[in-house]
Amino acid sequence: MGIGSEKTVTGWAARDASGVLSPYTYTLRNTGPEDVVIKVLYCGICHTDIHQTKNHLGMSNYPMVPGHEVVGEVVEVGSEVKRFTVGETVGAGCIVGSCRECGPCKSNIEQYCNKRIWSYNDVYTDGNPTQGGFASAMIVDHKFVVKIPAGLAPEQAAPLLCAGVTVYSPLKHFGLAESGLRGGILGLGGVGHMGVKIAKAMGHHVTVISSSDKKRTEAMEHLGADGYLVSSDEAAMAGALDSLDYIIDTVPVFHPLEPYLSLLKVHGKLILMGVINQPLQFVSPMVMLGRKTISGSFIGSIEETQEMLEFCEKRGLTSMIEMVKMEGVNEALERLERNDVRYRFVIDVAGSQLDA
Ligand SMILES: NC(=O)C1=CN([C@@H]2O[C@H](COP(=O)(O)OP(=O)(O)OC[C@H]3O[C@@H](n4cnc5c(N)ncnc54)[C@H](OP(=O)(O)O)[C@@H]3O)[C@@H](O)[C@H]2O)C=CC1
Ligand SMILES: O=C/C=C/c1ccc(O)c(O)c1
Ligand SMILES: [Zn+2]
Ligand SMILES: [Zn+2]
Repeated sequence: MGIGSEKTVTGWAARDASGVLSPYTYTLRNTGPEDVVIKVLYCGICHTDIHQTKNHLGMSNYPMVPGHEVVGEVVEVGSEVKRFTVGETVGAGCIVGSCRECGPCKSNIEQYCNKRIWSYNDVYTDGNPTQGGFASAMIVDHKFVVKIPAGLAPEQAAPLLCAGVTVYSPLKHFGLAESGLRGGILGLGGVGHMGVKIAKAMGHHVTVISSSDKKRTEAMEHLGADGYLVSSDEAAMAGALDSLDYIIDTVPVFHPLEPYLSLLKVHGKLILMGVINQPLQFVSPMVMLGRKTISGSFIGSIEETQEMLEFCEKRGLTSMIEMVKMEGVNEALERLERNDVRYRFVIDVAGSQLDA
């Protein structure tokens, strides 16, 4: 892939809502003055990749190359790009564009821009479909590229670009970053395990709330959780009423909210992360009689992503990953959907035979 030439890349794309990926060759736009051309090294597999490739939200366009936890090497920069240099290790997440003029954009929370452009399954300003990081290369506007700190292994950094910032951002935004708080992490998966790590690093007492007992030992001994609740264990849940300042809810499917609202203290916050395309429900006294808050949160800003990466480097936080080659990506997606990963699959893209 020469400098300035048309860039033909190979990714693995879903062709339909079966979500099965296969090799797909396409071209990237010519390098614009503000573009960074990234040779992809690693890409995390987020549960959102399943939602999108399987059209769970009814907005999927095919062929779709997923992947928004991207770490790679800069191979070319546009004429206006000063912050990045060839050879540098960089990252890209869920968003690759925004309007730069609206309130959220001017407030540096561009992820909430109504004209945001998604890394994949969207249309770029040049009219072409955006494709993600399950591919040999990406081209991204430098404003949506972050530096990977030298102290973070690239493969470890990949899940931080979505899972990491997705928990870091709401903890900071909702005033939940100070030490001594009692937090709950509902669903111990890719986002959830980074929630435990980051909340512990902020000095919180952290309780994992899980759908089974299977992850108890790892949660307590490897991730450093202080407590572990199985959501179906009514006695244990009853023993934890009114005990948590917040819960980060990462469950990716429809689920009741009231058992978790009951765990919150007065003024507690339930922060919804899961991408669920069915209405959730609760009776209003469940929030009134404790002045509790139910909120959502969406990834984090580029500024927060860079801040989070440096937070993780400084505190030696890593993600717990299982590395796979692209040839095994469909099996990995199936295992992820079966809740059979500890805790994030990361594709060794540069080490894969993409044309398999
Ligand atoms: N809002 C945002 O910005 C973001 C949203 N997301 C969304 O958050 C959700 C989680 O993403 P991710 O962490 O990658 O997903 P994972 O699949 O890695 O983790 C989800 C966890 O939820 C629990 N879970 C899974 N299925 C069920 C079920 N049927 N009932 C109850 N609990 C279940 C499991 O934890 P356990 O075994 O402990 O029960 C599982 O590990 C997804 O919907 C994803 O799309 C992801 C990133 C950003
Ligand atoms: O995993 C990152 C993206 C999450 C997401 C949140 C909300 C939404 O509507 C999506 O399509 C994706
Ligand atoms: Zn994600
Ligand atoms: Zn905007």
